[in-house]
Amino acid sequence: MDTTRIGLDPNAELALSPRVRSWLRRRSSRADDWTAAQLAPLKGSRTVSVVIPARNEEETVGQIVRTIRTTLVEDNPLVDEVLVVDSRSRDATARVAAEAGARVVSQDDVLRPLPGMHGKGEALWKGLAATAGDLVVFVDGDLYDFTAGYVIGLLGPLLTDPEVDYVKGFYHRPLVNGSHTDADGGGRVTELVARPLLNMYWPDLAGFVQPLAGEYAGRREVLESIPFVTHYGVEVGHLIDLLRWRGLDALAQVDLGMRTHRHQGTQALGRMSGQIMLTIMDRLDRSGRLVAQEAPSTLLAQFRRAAEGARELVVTDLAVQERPPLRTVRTPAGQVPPCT
Ligand SMILES: O=c1ccn([C@@H]2O[C@H](COP(=O)(O)OP(=O)(O)O)[C@@H](O)[C@H]2O)c(=O)[nH]1
Ligand SMILES: O=C(O)[C@@H](COP(=O)(O)O)O[C@H]1O[C@H](CO)[C@@H](O)[C@H](O)[C@H]1O
Repeated sequence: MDTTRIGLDPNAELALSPRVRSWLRRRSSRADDWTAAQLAPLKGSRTVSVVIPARNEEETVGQIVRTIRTTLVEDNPLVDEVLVVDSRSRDATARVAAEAGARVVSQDDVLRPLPGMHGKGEALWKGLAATAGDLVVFVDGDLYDFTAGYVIGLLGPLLTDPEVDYVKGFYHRPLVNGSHTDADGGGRVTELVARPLLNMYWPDLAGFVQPLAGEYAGRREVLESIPFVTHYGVEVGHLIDLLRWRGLDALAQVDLGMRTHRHQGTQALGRMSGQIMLTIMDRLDRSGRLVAQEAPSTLLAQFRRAAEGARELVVTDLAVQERPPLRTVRTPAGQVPPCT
């Protein structure tokens, strides 16, 4: 990739270590560095699964599935299975996804003997469990301008470089609010919470343009060997755990162009931020870098406008749990041990 597209100003030398600057040059690429026709033959005997976590995404999930099936299953055999994980939707997500050609599972039906956990991280872990591809691509179900290039770009490094285990997408992220668009206003939790904390405590990850990107891919044997934090801690948990276990050079990023998606409101992002902070503090604690007399509270008090200008106190328990590496759950026969 021409990393001059990531212009490094002179101060970059201060914020980015030589290791990260070198990584940026060697491990950043662009989706159009490859085509599906070029990558399909490189699969060999390997298979590819796309997992789409979807909670109430009836508006967008169908187009995403159709795009993948048409371009990457029918026209080019790059993708072998498309799974939508219905994450307790209350709309027609499951029907829309199935009509578009996806296999659909309900998050709570996968690995049923296990008690259910919650949120996006749970949906992704269950999607990993319910698929078989040697390479797994995760794509959010709320994207408005998804293209097959997202999947092609994420698979490029995995199919051409055996040293790469995990690839994150990056993109320009406009914040679309009705008729107003802020060209780079998206990724609010990334810019306000994740990026500052990752720069402080894991500077080796400072080169990731979109550390919370919801589009990423990895090798199954690696994905089944790392925990999946539930709710919205999953992405930041992956990056921190993979950096520690596989090292920076096993990670890569691909420019996917532009990403617009359904935005959540500020208070929802406040809860997401809390889950990401709890995940980061947990990783700091595990590495002995956070000496806390007591565990942080997981309760978040927020104040919501109520009738007649009053305010309503809303308390949410942000506690995240964690699914263990999938390979530790399955017996050699591939079964799930009875719930102990
Ligand atoms: O409990 C959940 C929460 C989210 N999602 C899905 O995960 C993706 C990203 O979630 P969301 O859009 O809420 O996050 P954002 O993109 O706003 O950060 C979307 O496809 C959601 O439908 C899910 O499957 N289960
Ligand atoms: O990057 C972000 O700040 C958040 C919110 O994005 P917006 O401010 O709504 O564009 O979105 C991401 O974060 C989530 C938590 O990691 C991921 O699960 C989402 O896929 C990703 O869109």
